[in-house]
Amino acid sequence: MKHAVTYELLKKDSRTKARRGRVHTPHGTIETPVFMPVGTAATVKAMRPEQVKEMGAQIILSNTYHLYLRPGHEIVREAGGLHKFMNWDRAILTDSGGFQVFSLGALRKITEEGVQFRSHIDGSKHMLSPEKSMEIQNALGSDIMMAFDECAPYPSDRDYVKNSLERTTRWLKRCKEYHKDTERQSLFGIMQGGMYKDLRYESAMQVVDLDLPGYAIGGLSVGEPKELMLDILDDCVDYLPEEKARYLMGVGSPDYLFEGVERGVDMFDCVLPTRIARHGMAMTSYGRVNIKNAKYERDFEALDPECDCYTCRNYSKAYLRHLYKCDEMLSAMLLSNHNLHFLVNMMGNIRKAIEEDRFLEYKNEFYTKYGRF
Ligand SMILES: CNc1nc2cc3c(=O)[nH]c(N)nc3c(CCc3ccccc3)c2[nH]1
Ligand SMILES: [Zn+2]
Repeated sequence: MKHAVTYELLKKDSRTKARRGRVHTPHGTIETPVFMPVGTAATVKAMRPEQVKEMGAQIILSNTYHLYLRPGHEIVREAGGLHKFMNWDRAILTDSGGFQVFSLGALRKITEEGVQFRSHIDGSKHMLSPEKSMEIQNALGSDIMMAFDECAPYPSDRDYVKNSLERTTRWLKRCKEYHKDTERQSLFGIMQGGMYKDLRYESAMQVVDLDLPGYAIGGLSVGEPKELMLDILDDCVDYLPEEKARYLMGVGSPDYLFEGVERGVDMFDCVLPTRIARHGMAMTSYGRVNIKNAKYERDFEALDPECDCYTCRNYSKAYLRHLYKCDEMLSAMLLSNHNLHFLVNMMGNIRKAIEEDRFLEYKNEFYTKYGRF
């Protein structure tokens, strides 16, 4: 049968595992490596969809957990699905809710059936299961649906991680069983295994055995030291088949993106660009700028001299600092616009560098200018 989502490998870097590819979806083609903006409550915060599209974003992420609790997946279904509801006609990936229940919901109990939790909004009791997660994602109509999994906390002991990954595999089989319309939406499996390379291998073999259109590396970016994450990634990316898309969940800031690309990852997500914008922080070619710093009071230069985004073309640091100090809404709008543009633009430069076989040179050039992370 034809899968809704397919991966096309275009070029492999000659010196690293970096690769240039495409993810074909019913809502357009995604050039990879790609950074995917997060739009948790069916909006990329403080951004209109036209702006997100205009900067070149090809896919955005949303959340089963949040949309199930509010407004409810049946309302989104009646609206004609998430694309229609939020006026976004490119690709959408939705997470399965597992991670969000652990990170947001007041967790009550994990059983073979699924997860019982209380809503972080009104404390009401709910149950998420593989079947429920698939039902919700079918209603949302996302192009890529993530499997219902357990992201083991860090640190977790080996026995817990082993039992957890085995239950996650059983849940994945139930997701695959439940999901019928494979030509409209594709299910991605998620490799777990904590910080144990042999368990990562076990999880990967179990997940890949189900022959899905794409796979994610889960269970990382959960508070572990950077060196540990990179050490795990050195090996576990290769446990996934070369001919399928590889998505590293929850990663990341610029340095993590370079490290992930270098190890063969195609897709990334991160809430940072819009989250730090709301706290007055900007990512620029010369490192992070904390706009509330007094040194910008009379700085009438653009935020980033090398950026051509709407914010950098029209406003100064002094003005952006003023907006932030006055707690004006335009502050989050302008900084979010720049931060998203910065990461989307950086990934475009990474794709070009891989095409021209100078990925390592670009990485070193970026690090030198950006400075300490
Ligand atoms: C920040 N670090 C981070 N580590 C993660 C691990 C997992 C994981 O092991 N399993 C699942 N299902 N999701 C994870 C996520 C959420 C990613 C996301 C956010 C928003 C929208 C769509 C997708 C993670 N995020
Ligand atoms: Zn800019």
